[in-house]
Amino acid sequence: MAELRSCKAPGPYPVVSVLSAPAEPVRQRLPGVYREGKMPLQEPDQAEDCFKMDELPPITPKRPDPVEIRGFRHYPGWLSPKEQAAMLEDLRALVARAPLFSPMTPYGKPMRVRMTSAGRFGWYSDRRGYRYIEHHPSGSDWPPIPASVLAIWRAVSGSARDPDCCLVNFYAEDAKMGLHQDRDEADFTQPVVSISLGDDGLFRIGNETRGGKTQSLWLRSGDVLVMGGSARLLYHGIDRIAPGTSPLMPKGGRINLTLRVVT
Ligand SMILES: O=C(O)CCC(=O)C(=O)O
Ligand SMILES: [Fe+2]
Repeated sequence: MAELRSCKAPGPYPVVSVLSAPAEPVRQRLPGVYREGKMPLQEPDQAEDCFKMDELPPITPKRPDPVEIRGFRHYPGWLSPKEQAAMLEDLRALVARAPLFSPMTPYGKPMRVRMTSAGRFGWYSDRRGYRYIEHHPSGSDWPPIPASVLAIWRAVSGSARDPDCCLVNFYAEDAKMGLHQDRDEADFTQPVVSISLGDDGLFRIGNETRGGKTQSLWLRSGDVLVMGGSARLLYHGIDRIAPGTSPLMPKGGRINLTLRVVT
């Protein structure tokens, strides 16, 4: 049993110090500590069994409400720093199986963003155009979409289907992505869900055709963006990265995941 002693603190609240606490579960000590207040301390085993840690519901993190911008839904800080680090580990394993590569644009220039994919399909580009392919350029299958990533799709997409492609984009500090539409999929009623990790990226949203006024926002590590509904075919792109804005990756850079239903 922990020996508990109360001592007067400078403020109105007494402080409880736990002296020579034996290695016993915290759960058994808590009732005594919590009931201390103005009443005399009660021994934990005499305390009414007012709560048991085992019976508490699992802690589900509070997720942010979305902010709407041109029909895109932006969830700033969806992932906690711990969740971001766990997802990064999943992505390290993914990239070990399906290494990043720089696809060639149909115009014959290598893309500045390095990429790979997970799921049944991977996004690809070469002289023949933009498309989805069933194997990594090395010939191996694309790895499965990590559960941590799928969970986000299920929480925000509103879709009854699961995505069959998770495109992984890696932006080094000088990389960018020009304004484009995501239109290589068969069903535009299915949204695109994007997850950002690492350094901030300046995301620009345009219109359904090229030109016209645009609006920009910074996508930060842990943010989620849903591009769906009437906004599904809006032009969008990344103007630049702000190096050194996130401690997530020791060498910096930005990762963006886009989840899509392809067929
Ligand atoms: O990096 C981003 O935030 C956007 C990526 C994107 O638009 C795409 O991969 O199609
Ligand atoms: Fe896109």
